[in-house]
Amino acid sequence: MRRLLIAAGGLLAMCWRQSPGKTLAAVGLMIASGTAMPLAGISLRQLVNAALDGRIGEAVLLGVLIAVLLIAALTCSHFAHIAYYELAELNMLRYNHQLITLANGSSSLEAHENPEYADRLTVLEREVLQTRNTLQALLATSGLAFGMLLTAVMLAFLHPVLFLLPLLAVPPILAGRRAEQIVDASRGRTAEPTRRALNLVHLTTASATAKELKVFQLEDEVRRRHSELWDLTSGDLWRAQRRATLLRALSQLVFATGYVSAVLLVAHGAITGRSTVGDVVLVVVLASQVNSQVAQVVALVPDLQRLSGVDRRLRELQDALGRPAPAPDAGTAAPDRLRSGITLRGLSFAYPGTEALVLRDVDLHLPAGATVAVVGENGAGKSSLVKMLCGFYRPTHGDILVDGTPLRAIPSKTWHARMSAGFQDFARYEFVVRQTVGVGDLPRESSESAVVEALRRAHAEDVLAPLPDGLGTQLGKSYSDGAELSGGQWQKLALGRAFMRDRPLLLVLDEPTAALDAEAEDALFKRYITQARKIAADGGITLLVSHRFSTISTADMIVVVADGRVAEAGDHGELIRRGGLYAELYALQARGYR
Ligand SMILES: Nc1ncnc2c1ncn2[C@@H]1O[C@H](COP(=O)(O)OP(=O)(O)OP(=O)(O)O)[C@@H](O)[C@H]1O
Repeated sequence: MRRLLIAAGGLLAMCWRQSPGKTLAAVGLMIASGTAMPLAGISLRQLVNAALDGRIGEAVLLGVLIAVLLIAALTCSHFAHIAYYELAELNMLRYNHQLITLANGSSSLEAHENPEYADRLTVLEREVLQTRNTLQALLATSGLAFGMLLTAVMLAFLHPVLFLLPLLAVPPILAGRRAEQIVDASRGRTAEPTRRALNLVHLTTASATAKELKVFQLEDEVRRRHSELWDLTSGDLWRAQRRATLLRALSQLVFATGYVSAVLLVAHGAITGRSTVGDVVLVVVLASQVNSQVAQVVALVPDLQRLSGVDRRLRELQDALGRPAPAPDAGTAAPDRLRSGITLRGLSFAYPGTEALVLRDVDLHLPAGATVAVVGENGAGKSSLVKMLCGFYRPTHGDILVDGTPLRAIPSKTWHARMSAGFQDFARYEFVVRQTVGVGDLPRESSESAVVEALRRAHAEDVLAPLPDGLGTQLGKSYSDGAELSGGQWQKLALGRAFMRDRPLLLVLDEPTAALDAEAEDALFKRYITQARKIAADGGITLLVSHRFSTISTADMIVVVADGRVAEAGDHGELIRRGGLYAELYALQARGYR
């Protein structure tokens, strides 16, 4: 209950910050709407008594008053709707911003790579969409609370014991809350299978995966697995809904008993001459109003409950993701240029929540100005090494030193601003081409010359040629006039993005050529080397992860990763002479290409 009140208070405060005038208008109109019906009830009592006593003029005036009150009861909530609709939209925008900040606010990749967080984000995303209804519920409840108070006071005037009638509203409210908790717990339990089921649907609708589904004839298999997951989810939700409905029905029965007793009590008073006919009419009207007020509150409880659910989940996620990243100006500044290089000292790493070390006792010095290639078999730990160098995760043991300064002392934002990267799983920003590439260096996002130069460095000028409006061409399927690119073309633009920054201390290219053909990769690598030499003037390091040994043989340093360890490091000549793992794998690939 405390949590609910805090969440409700927080929502009203949020509304007030958005617009005090609209908040006042919405609350005022809802209170007017909630109190109009009980006032109409008491006017009806007076009208009946006046009519029975022959006071016709008074009865007519009361009739007009009742009509006005009924119109107010019917229309005030509609006018309130106009005021709170805009507030609800603004609040939803704010919740969504909180969600985006939470998902991306941490410098770590943990939120994105941990399935538990992914589940919580999925539930929150869905719940945030419902927050529009929660504001309506909150305002309606405040109006109803005033109406119920007024009704209770009037009932007490008729007979003191009737003051307790609204108390019978408590069991349905408590039962409503419990019922919603039952359904909420089921939603939490089924979040993972729901996400998996939705992923399966996405598999069938995404054009990239549709090809495989057809060739491997997986449609039936996907349908079967989807049905299995859906049965699991809907079975659990259905059982929870059934328990919740039973609980609600039983609690309504308690109230119905109280209602009938109240009417009988006042009717008996009228027969014995202690009450008037108007009193009987009033108790019938008020008691039925209590009934409808209770029913409305009970119906609103799930929406209110949802509000505290969103609030709670946002807080839980905030706690789970730890404290926000330090302000960019806190901590140690990144060096302006690298003099010695980046050193990994006794570095071991296990992903959060796991025990197994995916990197073990890594001791490595990446000299300033070097082009470093990282090779190794699938699952060897290359991408994990890259994630550590990008500062996405902290080492479990050991340290990364940037010119002697521990990377952990440099705020992530500062470090990210001084590096650049192209990843195998690159983003497809559906903007105009200039922005899709330009966001690699936001301050120069709209500089055509900077974008053209970045595309040249990435050997990606050819992507522009067929595009109708060149750099101004809108990309992506989300737009009716958006140009669709091939996987390789998207990757080239991602590479252009990676080359936007002029003087990065570290340029990471994690399998940036996976979607390109061997010839394009070879040509690209030569450009990388030229580009790397320019970066090297400031001591910048270019780190390239690749599977193709032929393309990396000209790198200044080759690091061979095997089973989470650095198996060998040196230049191509040295490693071949040593006749170790590199020489073996190089010979193997060379034979394959012959
Ligand atoms: N987010 C994660 N959580 C837990 N374990 C992970 C995560 N990402 C990778 N791993 C594990 O870390 C190990 C190394 O994976 P990594 O992606 O670094 O290898 P890789 O050399 O880049 O492989 P590939 O060449 O296939 O891309 C693997 O055993 C993998 O299962």
